[in-house]
Amino acid sequence: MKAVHFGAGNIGRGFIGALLDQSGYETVFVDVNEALIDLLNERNQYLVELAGDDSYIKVKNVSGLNSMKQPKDVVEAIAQADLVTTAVGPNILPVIAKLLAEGVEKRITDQSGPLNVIACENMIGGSETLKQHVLENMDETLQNQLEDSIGFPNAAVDRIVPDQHNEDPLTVKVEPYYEWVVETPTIKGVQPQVEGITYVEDLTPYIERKLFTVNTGHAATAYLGSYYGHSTIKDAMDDHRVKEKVEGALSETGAVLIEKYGFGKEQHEAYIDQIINRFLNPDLSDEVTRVGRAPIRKLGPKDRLVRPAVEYLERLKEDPQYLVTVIAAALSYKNESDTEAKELQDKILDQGLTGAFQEISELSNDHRLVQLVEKMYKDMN
Ligand SMILES: NC(=O)c1ccc[n+]([C@@H]2O[C@H](COP(=O)([O-])OP(=O)(O)OC[C@H]3O[C@@H](n4cnc5c(N)ncnc54)[C@H](O)[C@@H]3O)[C@@H](O)[C@H]2O)c1
Ligand SMILES: O=P(O)(O)OC[C@@H](O)[C@@H](O)[C@H](O)[C@H](O)CO
Repeated sequence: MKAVHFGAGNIGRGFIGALLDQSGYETVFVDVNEALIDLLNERNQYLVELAGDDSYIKVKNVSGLNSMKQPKDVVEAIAQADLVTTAVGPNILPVIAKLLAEGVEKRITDQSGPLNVIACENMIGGSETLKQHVLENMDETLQNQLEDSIGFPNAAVDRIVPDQHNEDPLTVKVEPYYEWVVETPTIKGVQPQVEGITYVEDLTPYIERKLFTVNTGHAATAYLGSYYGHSTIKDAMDDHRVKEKVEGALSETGAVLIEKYGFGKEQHEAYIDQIINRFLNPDLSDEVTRVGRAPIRKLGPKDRLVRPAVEYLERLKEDPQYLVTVIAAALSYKNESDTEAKELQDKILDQGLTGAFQEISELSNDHRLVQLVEKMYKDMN
Protein backbone atom coordinates (compact mmCIF):
# COMPACT_ATOMS: atom_id res chain seq x y z
CA MET A 1 0.00 0.00 0.00
CA LYS A 2 1.18 3.49 -0.81
CA ALA A 3 0.58 6.66 1.18
CA VAL A 4 1.42 10.26 0.36
CA HIS A 5 1.83 12.48 3.40
CA PHE A 6 2.12 16.28 3.10
CA GLY A 7 4.32 17.77 5.85
CA ALA A 8 7.39 15.87 7.10
CA GLY A 9 7.47 17.91 10.31
CA ASN A 10 6.88 17.04 13.97
CA ILE A 11 3.52 15.30 13.76
CA GLY A 12 4.10 14.05 10.20
CA ARG A 13 7.21 12.06 11.07
CA GLY A 14 6.53 11.60 14.79
CA PHE A 15 2.98 10.28 14.51
CA ILE A 16 1.37 9.75 11.10
CA GLY A 17 4.51 8.39 9.38
CA ALA A 18 5.13 5.94 12.22
CA LEU A 19 1.58 4.55 12.19
CA LEU A 20 1.57 4.28 8.38
CA ASP A 21 4.77 2.21 8.45
CA GLN A 22 3.43 0.00 11.25
CA SER A 23 0.36 -0.61 9.08
CA GLY A 24 2.35 -1.69 6.03
CA TYR A 25 2.28 1.50 3.94
CA GLU A 26 5.18 2.82 1.89
CA THR A 27 5.09 6.53 2.66
CA VAL A 28 6.17 9.37 0.40
CA PHE A 29 6.59 12.57 2.45
CA VAL A 30 5.95 15.77 0.51
CA ASP A 31 7.56 18.89 1.97
CA VAL A 32 9.29 22.16 1.05
CA ASN A 33 12.20 21.54 3.43
CA GLU A 34 14.93 20.37 1.07
CA ALA A 35 17.32 19.14 3.78
CA LEU A 36 14.62 16.89 5.28
CA ILE A 37 13.60 15.49 1.91
CA ASP A 38 17.22 14.74 0.94
CA LEU A 39 17.83 12.89 4.21
CA LEU A 40 14.64 10.86 3.86
CA ASN A 41 15.74 9.77 0.38
CA GLU A 42 19.28 9.02 1.52
CA ARG A 43 18.24 6.77 4.42
CA ASN A 44 14.63 5.68 3.75
CA GLN A 45 14.17 5.35 7.50
CA TYR A 46 14.26 7.36 10.73
CA LEU A 47 13.75 6.94 14.48
CA VAL A 48 10.85 7.98 16.70
CA GLU A 49 11.89 8.19 20.35
CA LEU A 50 9.18 7.66 22.97
CA ALA A 51 9.86 10.21 25.72
CA GLY A 52 10.25 8.66 29.16
CA ASP A 53 10.19 5.10 27.81
CA ASP A 54 13.81 5.08 26.59
CA SER A 55 12.56 3.17 23.57
CA TYR A 56 12.69 3.87 19.84
CA ILE A 57 10.52 2.91 16.90
CA LYS A 58 12.33 2.49 13.59
CA VAL A 59 10.15 3.91 10.80
CA LYS A 60 11.02 2.31 7.45
CA ASN A 61 9.80 2.42 3.84
CA VAL A 62 9.83 6.22 3.65
CA SER A 63 11.02 8.60 0.94
CA GLY A 64 10.56 12.26 0.13
CA LEU A 65 9.45 14.63 -2.63
CA ASN A 66 10.07 18.36 -2.74
CA SER A 67 6.79 19.96 -3.81
CA MET A 68 8.57 23.09 -5.11
CA LYS A 69 11.07 21.18 -7.26
CA GLN A 70 9.25 17.94 -8.10
CA PRO A 71 5.59 18.91 -8.59
CA LYS A 72 5.03 16.37 -11.40
CA ASP A 73 6.32 13.53 -9.20
CA VAL A 74 3.97 14.62 -6.43
CA VAL A 75 1.01 14.53 -8.84
CA GLU A 76 2.05 11.06 -10.03
CA ALA A 77 2.44 9.81 -6.42
CA ILE A 78 -1.08 11.05 -5.57
CA ALA A 79 -2.46 9.41 -8.69
CA GLN A 80 -1.06 6.06 -7.51
CA ALA A 81 -1.67 6.38 -3.75
CA ASP A 82 -4.01 4.33 -1.57
CA LEU A 83 -4.19 7.10 1.03
CA VAL A 84 -3.26 10.79 1.31
CA THR A 85 -2.73 12.47 4.68
CA THR A 86 -1.60 15.97 5.68
CA ALA A 87 -0.04 17.68 8.70
CA VAL A 88 1.12 21.05 7.39
CA GLY A 89 -0.88 23.51 9.52
CA PRO A 90 -4.32 24.98 8.70
CA ASN A 91 -2.85 28.02 6.95
CA ILE A 92 -0.96 25.82 4.46
CA LEU A 93 -3.99 23.78 3.32
CA PRO A 94 -4.80 26.27 0.50
CA VAL A 95 -1.17 26.03 -0.65
CA ILE A 96 -1.04 22.22 -0.98
CA ALA A 97 -4.54 22.14 -2.55
CA LYS A 98 -3.17 23.03 -6.00
CA LEU A 99 -0.97 19.94 -6.39
CA LEU A 100 -3.54 17.79 -4.64
CA ALA A 101 -6.15 18.95 -7.17
CA GLU A 102 -3.85 18.01 -10.05
CA GLY A 103 -3.20 14.59 -8.50
CA VAL A 104 -6.91 14.00 -7.96
CA GLU A 105 -7.72 15.11 -11.53
CA LYS A 106 -5.17 12.66 -12.91
CA ARG A 107 -6.61 9.93 -10.74
CA ILE A 108 -10.14 10.61 -11.95
CA THR A 109 -9.05 10.75 -15.61
CA ASP A 110 -7.02 7.53 -15.25
CA GLN A 111 -10.00 5.88 -13.49
CA SER A 112 -7.68 4.70 -10.73
CA GLY A 113 -10.47 4.15 -8.19
CA PRO A 114 -11.40 5.75 -4.87
CA LEU A 115 -9.01 7.63 -2.63
CA ASN A 116 -9.31 9.15 0.84
CA VAL A 117 -7.57 12.35 1.91
CA ILE A 118 -7.29 12.89 5.68
CA ALA A 119 -6.18 16.27 7.00
CA CYS A 120 -4.55 15.78 10.42
CA GLU A 121 -4.65 19.42 11.51
CA ASN A 122 -5.86 21.00 14.74
CA MET A 123 -9.09 22.44 13.43
CA ILE A 124 -12.76 21.64 13.12
CA GLY A 125 -13.61 20.27 9.66
CA GLY A 126 -9.99 20.12 8.43
CA SER A 127 -10.49 17.58 5.61
CA GLU A 128 -13.73 19.26 4.50
CA THR A 129 -11.90 22.61 4.34
CA LEU A 130 -9.12 21.01 2.28
CA LYS A 131 -11.76 19.55 -0.07
CA GLN A 132 -13.17 23.05 -0.73
CA HIS A 133 -9.66 24.32 -1.56
CA VAL A 134 -9.08 21.33 -3.86
CA LEU A 135 -12.42 21.97 -5.64
CA GLU A 136 -11.44 25.63 -6.20
CA ASN A 137 -8.35 24.39 -8.04
CA MET A 138 -10.09 21.76 -10.18
CA ASP A 139 -11.33 21.74 -13.72
CA GLU A 140 -15.11 22.34 -13.56
CA THR A 141 -15.90 19.29 -15.67
CA LEU A 142 -14.15 16.98 -13.16
CA GLN A 143 -15.57 18.54 -9.99
CA ASN A 144 -18.70 16.31 -9.94
CA GLN A 145 -16.58 13.20 -10.20
CA LEU A 146 -14.64 14.18 -7.11
CA GLU A 147 -17.83 13.61 -5.11
CA ASP A 148 -18.04 10.03 -6.43
CA SER A 149 -14.53 8.81 -5.79
CA ILE A 150 -12.50 11.08 -3.49
CA GLY A 151 -13.34 11.08 0.23
CA PHE A 152 -12.25 13.79 2.66
CA PRO A 153 -13.06 12.33 6.10
CA ASN A 154 -12.52 14.76 8.96
CA ALA A 155 -10.12 13.71 11.72
CA ALA A 156 -8.85 14.58 15.19
CA VAL A 157 -5.22 13.82 16.04
CA ASP A 158 -3.63 14.01 19.45
CA ARG A 159 0.03 13.49 20.33
CA ILE A 160 2.34 16.19 21.73
CA VAL A 161 5.36 16.50 19.46
CA PRO A 162 7.55 19.48 20.43
CA ASP A 163 10.00 21.24 18.13
CA GLN A 164 13.04 18.99 17.84
CA HIS A 165 16.61 19.67 18.93
CA ASN A 166 18.18 16.26 18.25
CA GLU A 167 21.63 15.54 16.90
CA ASP A 168 20.03 13.61 14.06
CA PRO A 169 17.64 15.91 12.14
CA LEU A 170 15.31 13.05 11.19
CA THR A 171 14.83 11.67 14.71
CA VAL A 172 11.64 12.82 16.46
CA LYS A 173 11.01 12.63 20.20
CA VAL A 174 7.32 12.27 21.03
CA GLU A 175 5.12 11.52 24.03
CA PRO A 176 3.97 7.87 24.14
CA TYR A 177 0.26 8.88 24.23
CA TYR A 178 -1.68 9.18 20.98
CA GLU A 179 -5.20 9.29 19.57
CA TRP A 180 -6.31 9.46 15.92
CA VAL A 181 -10.07 9.54 15.28
CA VAL A 182 -11.52 9.56 11.76
CA GLU A 183 -15.13 10.09 10.67
CA THR A 184 -16.66 7.34 8.49
CA PRO A 185 -19.63 8.73 6.48
CA THR A 186 -17.52 10.52 3.85
CA ILE A 187 -15.01 7.68 3.31
CA LYS A 188 -14.91 6.41 -0.29
CA GLY A 189 -14.19 2.76 -1.11
CA VAL A 190 -12.53 0.59 1.51
CA GLN A 191 -11.88 2.11 4.95
CA PRO A 192 -8.10 2.79 5.19
CA GLN A 193 -6.50 0.09 7.33
CA VAL A 194 -4.22 2.06 9.64
CA GLU A 195 -3.32 0.67 13.06
CA GLY A 196 -4.26 3.21 15.68
CA ILE A 197 -7.13 4.91 13.82
CA THR A 198 -10.44 4.83 15.70
CA TYR A 199 -13.35 5.17 13.26
CA VAL A 200 -16.49 6.99 14.40
CA GLU A 201 -19.78 7.96 12.74
CA ASP A 202 -19.74 11.54 14.04
CA LEU A 203 -16.44 13.27 14.77
CA THR A 204 -17.92 16.43 16.31
CA PRO A 205 -17.80 15.40 20.00
CA TYR A 206 -14.28 13.99 19.56
CA ILE A 207 -12.75 16.97 17.80
CA GLU A 208 -14.44 19.46 20.14
CA ARG A 209 -13.39 17.49 23.21
CA LYS A 210 -9.80 17.40 21.94
CA LEU A 211 -9.56 20.99 20.65
CA PHE A 212 -11.37 22.55 23.63
CA THR A 213 -9.47 20.55 26.25
CA VAL A 214 -5.97 19.61 25.04
CA ASN A 215 -5.55 22.67 22.82
CA THR A 216 -7.41 25.19 25.00
CA GLY A 217 -5.35 24.02 27.97
CA HIS A 218 -2.15 24.10 25.95
CA ALA A 219 -2.82 27.60 24.55
CA ALA A 220 -3.76 28.81 28.04
CA THR A 221 -0.46 27.47 29.40
CA ALA A 222 1.52 29.07 26.57
CA TYR A 223 -0.07 32.54 26.73
CA LEU A 224 -0.23 32.73 30.53
CA GLY A 225 3.25 31.17 30.73
CA SER A 226 4.60 33.85 28.42
CA TYR A 227 2.75 36.54 30.42
CA TYR A 228 4.50 35.37 33.60
CA GLY A 229 7.90 35.09 31.86
CA HIS A 230 8.23 31.32 31.32
CA SER A 231 9.64 29.75 28.18
CA THR A 232 8.55 26.10 28.46
CA ILE A 233 5.15 24.50 29.04
CA LYS A 234 6.49 22.51 31.99
CA ASP A 235 7.93 25.63 33.70
CA ALA A 236 4.68 27.48 33.10
CA MET A 237 2.63 24.65 34.64
CA ASP A 238 4.95 24.52 37.64
CA ASP A 239 3.87 28.12 38.37
CA HIS A 240 0.72 27.88 40.51
CA ARG A 241 -0.62 31.16 39.03
CA VAL A 242 -0.63 29.55 35.57
CA LYS A 243 -1.81 26.10 36.66
CA GLU A 244 -4.75 27.46 38.62
CA LYS A 245 -5.95 29.50 35.63
CA VAL A 246 -5.41 26.64 33.16
CA GLU A 247 -7.48 24.35 35.40
CA GLY A 248 -10.14 27.06 35.64
CA ALA A 249 -10.28 27.46 31.86
CA LEU A 250 -10.60 23.67 31.43
CA SER A 251 -13.39 23.48 33.95
CA GLU A 252 -15.22 26.13 31.87
CA THR A 253 -14.69 24.30 28.55
CA GLY A 254 -15.57 21.08 30.41
CA ALA A 255 -18.89 22.57 31.55
CA VAL A 256 -19.71 23.43 27.92
CA LEU A 257 -18.71 19.97 26.63
CA ILE A 258 -20.61 18.14 29.38
CA GLU A 259 -23.73 20.23 28.76
CA LYS A 260 -23.47 19.82 24.99
CA TYR A 261 -22.52 16.15 24.63
CA GLY A 262 -23.58 14.61 27.93
CA PHE A 263 -20.06 13.41 28.83
CA GLY A 264 -19.89 11.97 32.36
CA LYS A 265 -18.54 14.59 34.79
CA GLU A 266 -16.07 12.23 36.48
CA GLN A 267 -14.93 10.79 33.18
CA HIS A 268 -14.31 14.29 31.80
CA GLU A 269 -12.42 15.33 34.94
CA ALA A 270 -10.18 12.27 34.53
CA TYR A 271 -9.56 13.32 30.88
CA ILE A 272 -8.53 16.82 32.07
CA ASP A 273 -6.21 15.38 34.75
CA GLN A 274 -4.55 13.14 32.19
CA ILE A 275 -3.95 16.15 29.91
CA ILE A 276 -2.49 18.27 32.70
CA ASN A 277 -0.10 15.42 33.49
CA ARG A 278 0.90 15.31 29.83
CA PHE A 279 1.78 19.04 30.00
CA LEU A 280 3.88 18.31 33.10
CA ASN A 281 5.82 15.45 31.44
CA PRO A 282 9.43 15.96 32.64
CA ASP A 283 10.80 13.98 29.68
CA LEU A 284 9.43 16.33 27.04
CA SER A 285 10.55 19.92 26.64
CA ASP A 286 7.95 21.94 24.74
CA GLU A 287 8.36 25.68 24.19
CA VAL A 288 5.62 28.25 24.74
CA THR A 289 6.57 29.75 21.35
CA ARG A 290 5.56 26.52 19.56
CA VAL A 291 2.38 25.99 21.53
CA GLY A 292 1.41 29.68 21.30
CA ARG A 293 2.32 29.96 17.58
CA ALA A 294 -0.12 31.74 15.28
CA PRO A 295 -2.23 33.58 17.91
CA ILE A 296 -4.53 35.12 15.28
CA ARG A 297 -5.55 31.62 14.15
CA LYS A 298 -6.00 30.54 17.77
CA LEU A 299 -8.22 33.60 18.52
CA GLY A 300 -10.45 32.83 15.50
CA PRO A 301 -14.22 32.34 15.90
CA LYS A 302 -14.16 28.54 15.56
CA ASP A 303 -10.93 27.90 17.44
CA ARG A 304 -9.95 26.83 20.98
CA LEU A 305 -10.43 30.11 22.89
CA VAL A 306 -13.30 32.19 21.53
CA ARG A 307 -15.64 29.38 20.54
CA PRO A 308 -15.85 27.72 24.00
CA ALA A 309 -16.04 31.14 25.69
CA VAL A 310 -19.01 32.17 23.50
CA GLU A 311 -20.69 28.82 24.09
CA TYR A 312 -20.14 29.14 27.85
CA LEU A 313 -21.97 32.48 27.82
CA GLU A 314 -24.79 31.02 25.73
CA ARG A 315 -25.21 27.67 27.48
CA LEU A 316 -24.19 28.34 31.08
CA LYS A 317 -25.55 31.94 31.17
CA GLU A 318 -22.51 33.02 33.18
CA ASP A 319 -19.28 34.91 32.43
CA PRO A 320 -16.36 32.58 31.57
CA GLN A 321 -13.91 34.25 33.93
CA TYR A 322 -10.87 32.05 33.21
CA LEU A 323 -11.30 31.86 29.44
CA VAL A 324 -11.54 35.65 29.41
CA THR A 325 -8.18 35.81 31.24
CA VAL A 326 -6.63 33.40 28.72
CA ILE A 327 -7.97 35.42 25.76
CA ALA A 328 -6.56 38.63 27.30
CA ALA A 329 -3.20 36.85 27.75
CA ALA A 330 -3.32 35.68 24.11
CA LEU A 331 -3.97 39.26 23.00
CA SER A 332 -0.97 40.36 25.11
CA TYR A 333 1.31 37.72 23.52
CA LYS A 334 4.47 39.14 21.93
CA ASN A 335 7.01 37.19 19.89
CA GLU A 336 9.07 38.93 17.22
CA SER A 337 9.82 35.59 15.51
CA ASP A 338 6.14 34.72 15.02
CA THR A 339 4.57 36.48 12.02
CA GLU A 340 1.04 36.28 13.44
CA ALA A 341 2.13 37.48 16.89
CA LYS A 342 3.70 40.55 15.24
CA GLU A 343 0.63 41.10 13.07
CA LEU A 344 -1.57 40.85 16.16
CA GLN A 345 0.39 43.53 18.03
CA ASP A 346 0.39 45.77 14.92
CA LYS A 347 -3.38 45.36 14.65
CA ILE A 348 -3.82 46.31 18.31
CA LEU A 349 -1.66 49.41 17.75
CA ASP A 350 -3.63 50.39 14.63
CA GLN A 351 -7.18 49.47 15.63
CA GLY A 352 -7.05 49.43 19.41
CA LEU A 353 -7.63 46.29 21.48
CA THR A 354 -11.38 46.11 20.89
CA GLY A 355 -11.18 46.72 17.14
CA ALA A 356 -8.46 44.11 16.70
CA PHE A 357 -10.21 41.49 18.86
CA GLN A 358 -13.55 42.07 17.18
CA GLU A 359 -12.06 41.66 13.72
CA ILE A 360 -10.20 38.45 14.63
CA SER A 361 -13.01 36.86 16.65
CA GLU A 362 -15.76 38.09 14.28
CA LEU A 363 -17.82 39.17 17.31
CA SER A 364 -19.93 42.34 17.37
CA ASN A 365 -18.98 45.39 19.42
CA ASP A 366 -21.73 44.80 21.97
CA HIS A 367 -20.96 41.10 22.50
CA ARG A 368 -20.54 40.38 26.21
CA LEU A 369 -17.25 38.54 25.54
CA VAL A 370 -15.75 41.61 23.83
CA GLN A 371 -16.63 43.76 26.85
CA LEU A 372 -15.22 41.22 29.32
CA VAL A 373 -11.98 40.80 27.36
CA GLU A 374 -11.53 44.57 27.01
CA LYS A 375 -11.75 45.02 30.78
CA MET A 376 -9.48 42.07 31.58
CA TYR A 377 -6.87 43.19 29.03
CA LYS A 378 -6.77 46.65 30.66
CA ASP A 379 -6.36 45.06 34.11
CA MET A 380 -3.52 42.85 32.85
CA ASN A 381 -1.56 45.44 30.87
N1 LIG B 1 3.11 18.93 16.96
C1 LIG B 1 2.04 18.53 17.60
O1 LIG B 1 2.07 18.30 18.81
C2 LIG B 1 0.74 18.37 16.85
C3 LIG B 1 -0.20 17.47 17.38
C4 LIG B 1 -1.44 17.30 16.74
C5 LIG B 1 -1.69 18.00 15.57
N2 LIG B 1 -0.75 18.85 15.08
C6 LIG B 1 -1.10 19.56 13.85
O2 LIG B 1 -0.27 19.07 12.79
C7 LIG B 1 -0.03 20.12 11.87
C8 LIG B 1 1.49 20.26 11.69
O3 LIG B 1 2.06 20.58 12.93
P1 LIG B 1 3.59 20.25 13.27
O4 LIG B 1 3.72 20.48 14.72
O5 LIG B 1 3.95 18.94 12.70
O6 LIG B 1 4.31 21.43 12.47
P2 LIG B 1 5.73 21.42 11.78
O7 LIG B 1 6.04 22.83 11.48
O8 LIG B 1 6.68 20.61 12.55
O9 LIG B 1 5.46 20.64 10.40
C9 LIG B 1 4.85 21.20 9.29
C10 LIG B 1 5.60 20.74 8.07
O10 LIG B 1 4.90 21.22 6.91
C11 LIG B 1 5.87 21.61 5.97
N3 LIG B 1 5.31 22.50 4.96
C12 LIG B 1 5.14 23.84 5.00
N4 LIG B 1 4.65 24.28 3.84
C13 LIG B 1 4.48 23.18 3.05
C14 LIG B 1 4.02 22.99 1.74
N5 LIG B 1 3.60 24.00 0.98
N6 LIG B 1 4.00 21.73 1.24
C15 LIG B 1 4.42 20.67 1.97
N7 LIG B 1 4.87 20.80 3.24
C16 LIG B 1 4.90 22.04 3.77
C17 LIG B 1 6.97 22.26 6.81
O11 LIG B 1 8.19 22.38 6.10
C18 LIG B 1 7.04 21.30 7.99
O12 LIG B 1 7.97 20.27 7.76
C19 LIG B 1 -0.68 21.37 12.46
O13 LIG B 1 -1.97 21.53 11.91
C20 LIG B 1 -0.79 21.04 13.92
O14 LIG B 1 -1.85 21.72 14.55
C21 LIG B 1 0.45 19.04 15.69
O1 LIG C 1 -0.57 22.89 16.52
P1 LIG C 1 -1.28 24.13 16.99
O2 LIG C 1 -0.52 25.38 16.69
O3 LIG C 1 -2.70 24.19 16.56
O4 LIG C 1 -1.34 24.00 18.59
C1 LIG C 1 -0.15 23.86 19.33
C2 LIG C 1 -0.26 22.66 20.27
O5 LIG C 1 -1.28 22.89 21.20
C3 LIG C 1 -0.55 21.37 19.51
O6 LIG C 1 0.34 21.15 18.45
C4 LIG C 1 -0.54 20.17 20.47
O7 LIG C 1 0.78 19.83 20.81
C5 LIG C 1 -1.25 18.99 19.84
O8 LIG C 1 -2.48 19.34 19.36
C6 LIG C 1 -1.37 17.83 20.80
O9 LIG C 1 -2.16 16.85 20.21
